[in-house]
Amino acid sequence: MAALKGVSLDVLAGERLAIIGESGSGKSTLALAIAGLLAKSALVDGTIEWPPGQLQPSRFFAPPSVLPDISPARGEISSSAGGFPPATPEIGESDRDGSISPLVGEMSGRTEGGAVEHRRSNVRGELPRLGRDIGFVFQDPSSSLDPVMPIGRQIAEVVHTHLHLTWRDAYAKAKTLLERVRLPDPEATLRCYPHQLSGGQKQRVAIAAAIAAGPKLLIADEATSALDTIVQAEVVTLIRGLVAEDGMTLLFISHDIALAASLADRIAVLRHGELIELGQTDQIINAPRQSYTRALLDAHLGLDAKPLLDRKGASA
Ligand SMILES: Nc1ncnc2c1ncn2[C@@H]1O[C@H](COP(=O)(O)OP(=O)(O)OP(=O)(O)O)[C@@H](O)[C@H]1O
Repeated sequence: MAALKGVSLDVLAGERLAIIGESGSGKSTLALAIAGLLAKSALVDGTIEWPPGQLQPSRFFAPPSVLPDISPARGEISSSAGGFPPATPEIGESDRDGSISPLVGEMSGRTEGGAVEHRRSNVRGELPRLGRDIGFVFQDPSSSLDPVMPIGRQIAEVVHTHLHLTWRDAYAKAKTLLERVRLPDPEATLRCYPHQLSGGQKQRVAIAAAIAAGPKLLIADEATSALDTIVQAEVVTLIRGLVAEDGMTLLFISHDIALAASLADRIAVLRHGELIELGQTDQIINAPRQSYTRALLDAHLGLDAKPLLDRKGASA
């Protein structure tokens, strides 16, 4: 069964786009597909068109410490009517015509050494690279941070790998990043292990690692869902600030329509793997075209009307 069916999205540079939908609607699958993080067994059919000349030079391997262990057992994502061509060039290999970048076929899986190797079939031109062009923040920072590696090393690794700085400079940048995500005592935090931090602090570390190499696109997949309400608001504020400061584009995945509305310029609504509505946040909230979107709004209003009613203030 396909988890996503014919989903097509344009995301403007610098835009904050939220993707919402009920559990199982395909939000995470879409985010993982864009990031090239679906397991090898997933069938992925589609294209990513990235602005020409905007991909950054990088090595082929993302550092292991900031990526999740994706189960290789993940099933079929989409059935491709045309089947897949046999060629499986490494990511970054250009093909003959150098046209847009179809993202077709096998994606990525964790290798024995812990690094994530990207292999996609039918690659044409260059694809955005996770860690360098795309930063990814997961719901549970504990699953993306290495429990036995100091925080500083985990962030410095991203910088060293993608920006090719010396370890000394990479650690200096890691400290600056910990300051940017407003962790108290960044110098000491560099030496901390994840278990020594709170959930909110760990998520700040994960965000620091995600933006360490200066990606153009930041994907936050339910990045605040595991946090309590106050910490959630702080992390949303942090993400909004970082995205604005660095001129990043944000894909904010959430089941919470109010949270999405507080952050996004536009909202896309997924249902059963299909994109059923996409519009400006005001339009989606005040005049949804689909009854499903209205039902999401009503369900939220039934729980707590205040955040939605405060939306305009919150999104300032
Ligand atoms: N590892 C997997 N193997 C097979 N099918 C999967 C796997 N993970 C998710 N799916 C299926 O893909 C569909 C979309 O799941 P996905 O996790 O993308 O939804 P979601 O909207 O992100 O939900 P949630 O908010 O609960 O995370 C669901 O039908 C789900 O059962």
